[in-house]
Amino acid sequence: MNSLALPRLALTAGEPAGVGPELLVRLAATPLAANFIAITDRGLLERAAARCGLSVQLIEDDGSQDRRPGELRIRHIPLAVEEIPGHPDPRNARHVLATLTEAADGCTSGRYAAVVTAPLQKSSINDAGVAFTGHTEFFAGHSHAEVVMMLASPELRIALATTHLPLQAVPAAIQAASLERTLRIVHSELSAKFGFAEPRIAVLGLNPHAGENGHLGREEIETIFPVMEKLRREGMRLSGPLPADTAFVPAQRQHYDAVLAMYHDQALPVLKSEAFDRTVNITLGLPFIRTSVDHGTALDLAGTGKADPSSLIAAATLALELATRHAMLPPSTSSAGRQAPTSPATP
Ligand SMILES: NC(=O)c1ccc[n+]([C@@H]2O[C@H](COP(=O)([O-])OP(=O)(O)OC[C@H]3O[C@@H](n4cnc5c(N)ncnc54)[C@H](O)[C@@H]3O)[C@@H](O)[C@H]2O)c1
Ligand SMILES: N[C@H](C(=O)O)[C@H](O)COP(=O)(O)O
Repeated sequence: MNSLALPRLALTAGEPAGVGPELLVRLAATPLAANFIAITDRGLLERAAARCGLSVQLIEDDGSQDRRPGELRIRHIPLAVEEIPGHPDPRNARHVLATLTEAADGCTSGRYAAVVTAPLQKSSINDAGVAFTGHTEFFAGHSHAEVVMMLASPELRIALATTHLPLQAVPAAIQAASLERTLRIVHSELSAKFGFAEPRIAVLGLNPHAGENGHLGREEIETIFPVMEKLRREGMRLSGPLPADTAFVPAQRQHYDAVLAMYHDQALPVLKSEAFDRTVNITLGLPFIRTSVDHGTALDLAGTGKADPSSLIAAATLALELATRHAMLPPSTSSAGRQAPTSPATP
């Protein structure tokens, strides 16, 4: 049987009782030219494969780059208790966190070329007594990096100025210094990862109708606009602050390459309603490549084998593209500004 030297992509299964394990097995069955290393519990994957009616040969990862057809490498991290699909058990929270730590450390040390994460149940980790808001914040903290969450379909890229916050905490979190850093990260990563030589970024307002000249809120005038003006003077191509309700109409879309939204639910529903199966979550600003699905644990589908793997396949495809391009760069060369595909790949 032939073996191939391929980029080593770490896969985390996320919430054991969610659809993640089943999606990992389905991803491993695709012909994507990557060497997948599933960081999870061996028995969990075997049971997920059985539920999907798939057979997969799990072999302990030995660090090599070879992949033989039908094989899936595994870095076994044991569950605390066997999963019951649809019913997260906080006793498995430490297992989930251990898989993320192994993935992050492995990417940093070069054991993995990238990590692709399946969805986890944030509430279950909190129920275990660990304050946790998401992968994005976990990897940022673990890497001591300032990051930005972006969700991207082939047609639309949306970055977020704030991530997993209660809505009432959002206005106070929109600060000039952090907004400026966020825009700089988005700008540089649109060049480095998406190939835009001079990215055009539309910035949304926070308030209805972008504050209506200060009559419906003053964050646009006092915080958002001054930051944009500063960065415009440096040459950044920024439009806005735009009213969020009309920023996504076709006439507007042709004027930008990405949108910076002020908070999670301001813009993600647009992407998730029009491209749920094609959208990828990517963490900008990390010292390694991390992509993910655009959906959650789908507890209502867990155990049925019916969950759609499209978003995970898109996430792995993008991670593979970015890892392959990164591997082709000379060690001292930054990837910023190099030409790359103008949109995330789709399976
Ligand atoms: N990357 C991640 O780790 C991630 C992303 C989003 C949400 N979450 C978490 O997931 C949990 C559940 O979130 P939720 O219920 O709001 O959203 P969800 O995405 O899990 O489910 C919303 C709806 O979409 C459907 N759905 C989701 N994924 C699907 C798939 N692959 N195929 C077919 N249908 C699918 C579900 O069945 C459900 O009807 C929460 O704890 C949330 O924080 C995690
Ligand atoms: N905000 C993401 C979404 O709505 O799809 C999701 O909650 C996952 O975030 P992390 O990648 O930070 O876990």
